[in-house]
Amino acid sequence: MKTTKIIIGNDHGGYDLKLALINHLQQQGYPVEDIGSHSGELVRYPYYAATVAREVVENPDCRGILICSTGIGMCIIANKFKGIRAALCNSSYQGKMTSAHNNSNILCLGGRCIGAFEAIDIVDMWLNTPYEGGRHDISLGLIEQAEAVNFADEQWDPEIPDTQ
Ligand SMILES: O=C(CO)[C@H](O)[C@H](O)[C@H](O)COP(=O)(O)O
Repeated sequence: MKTTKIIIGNDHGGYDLKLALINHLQQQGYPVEDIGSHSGELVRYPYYAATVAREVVENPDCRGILICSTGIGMCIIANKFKGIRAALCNSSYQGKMTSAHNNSNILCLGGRCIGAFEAIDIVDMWLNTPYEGGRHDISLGLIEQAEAVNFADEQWDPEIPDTQ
């Protein structure tokens, strides 16, 4: 059994792909928590995105997967949660790079955009690629700074330094 728990959520556009991914993840030995939705009936994706995001924030050892029709709405909501780095991926290269460079803790997929085989490749790359750290810590630190800003009353408008 793997130690990283995967929390997975979807809307109606992601239901079929979710079933294929749960099957794959369980075969690989991952503990999976399926927070719904549990059918292909129309539901509102922000609820599912928020539930997965909250759980990942509270349990940093877990990783989340969110699937809607395009993956876009899920990604928009998940990234509103402090500490979430959600990545919408359409290729296994993106899956690999978002682990290596962004240390993303939620993967978003489009159930009407990619097939199950492609999605499985993306998920495998995402889960099996370690975060590289090093220079990427600088960028993640800047993301944390941006998260600390209350955009309702102030602007986060840093100057790009000459040397990165
Ligand atoms: O892809 C999505 C959001 O980015 C969601 O799956 C929406 O449900 C999508 O907009 C599809 O909506 P519909 O009601 O199934 O037409």
